[in-house]
Amino acid sequence: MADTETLAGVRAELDALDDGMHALLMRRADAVARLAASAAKPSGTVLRPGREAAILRRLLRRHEGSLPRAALVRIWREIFAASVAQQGGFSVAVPPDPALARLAAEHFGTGTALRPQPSLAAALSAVAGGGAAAALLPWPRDGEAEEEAWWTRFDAQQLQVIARLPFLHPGEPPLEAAVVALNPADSSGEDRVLFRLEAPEESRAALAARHPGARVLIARREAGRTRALLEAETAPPGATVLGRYALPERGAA
Ligand SMILES: O=C(O)C(=O)C[C@]1(C(=O)O)C=C[C@@H](O)C=C1
Repeated sequence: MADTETLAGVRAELDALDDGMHALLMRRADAVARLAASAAKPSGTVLRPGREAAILRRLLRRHEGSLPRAALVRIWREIFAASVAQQGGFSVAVPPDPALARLAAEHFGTGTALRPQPSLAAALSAVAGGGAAAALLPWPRDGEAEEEAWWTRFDAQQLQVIARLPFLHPGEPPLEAAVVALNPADSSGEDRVLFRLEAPEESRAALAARHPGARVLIARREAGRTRALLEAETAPPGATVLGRYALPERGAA
């Protein structure tokens, strides 16, 4: 605060800024209501994770000043949650892991209904059966237990991975999650495909060499074959595509 400023003066400025932001939020909600009422929006789920990622990337690119980037994303996540609720609502199935439930609340907003499930399989069934619009599952990782390896049993005919969370994190996040839904995600302009391969036994290095540009997330060698999960810009012919989602931002906080 400059010496010439008074506390009352700065607070008056904050009040005026709050009024301005509130007016813009109300106008934004009116625009969402018009979008919801028009026939222009494609049918299916109201959630458009690609569009949300594109908006966040645009704002992050122009962002400057003292508001942390993580705070900017959190504020807009709540705006998107309110916007989705305005268009009919949304619920998320979460497995019995408090850290995943926290990630779900951070991403989908504190007002979004979380539906706790007894297991990963139950969370997937909740989406398949229409009990929840989406499910949050632990992002596949090396060394996971067999019952955690949902991606090996994933029904790619019916379900889609539509997001990789968190969207923004400085460096490698301690916990990542996949969001699964019935409808595929829309394009964000910079997306990745998650695909599963079953091949005759092959080392991780050989797999990586055969798929240049892809990230080998997991390569399990079991009884004469390799079951692998990869992430890349496109999937090779013959791969089982589990989904497509916005490439998360791993920049500065
Ligand atoms: O663009 C849309 O389709 C919207 O519904 C609007 C909006 C938004 O608030 O910007 C809300 C929810 C979607 O997930 C994406 C974007």
